Amino acid sequence: MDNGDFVPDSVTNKMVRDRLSEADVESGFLLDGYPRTTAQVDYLDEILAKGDEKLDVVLQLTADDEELVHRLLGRAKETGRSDDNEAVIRHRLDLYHEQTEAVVAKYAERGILTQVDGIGPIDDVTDRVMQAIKAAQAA
Ligand SMILES: Nc1ncnc2c1ncn2[C@@H]1O[C@H](COP(=O)(O)OP(=O)(O)O)[C@@H](O)[C@H]1O
Repeated sequence: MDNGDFVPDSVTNKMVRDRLSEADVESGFLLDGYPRTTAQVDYLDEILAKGDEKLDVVLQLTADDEELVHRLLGRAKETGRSDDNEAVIRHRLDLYHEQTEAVVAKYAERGILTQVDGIGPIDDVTDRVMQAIKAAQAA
């Protein structure tokens, strides 16, 4: 994790499977940062199919790479997270382009992807996210 690589799917998948089996999930759930690989998409599909459930919406928060590097270097100053140094941040962005863009494409093909502009003040981005969720619920 410290060098920015993904944790093995076996680890992440088990964490998500266990969490999704808890009782509070019956009223709904939000996954942040999962799935990030197409293998994880397939695994999540299986979990959801077993529970006769489906995803209502997939939100993609968009921001260009240089903005993200800038933000994460800022976060490093505040939290001292060991994976928030420039080399590791750029590696995480490379992995995003190599592996997670394909995840986004899959959900776009299924017609459940909504893109949300992630540039701007936190309150504005939050409003956009809430609107996107409401629009998905109304659909
Ligand atoms: N879905 C996933 N699959 C594999 N590894 C993951 C996944 N989500 C998070 N990780 C691991 O945890 C690290 C931190 O992830 P996360 O906290 O979501 O980053 P950020 O806060 O920058 O969005 C990732 O760099 C990766 O090593």
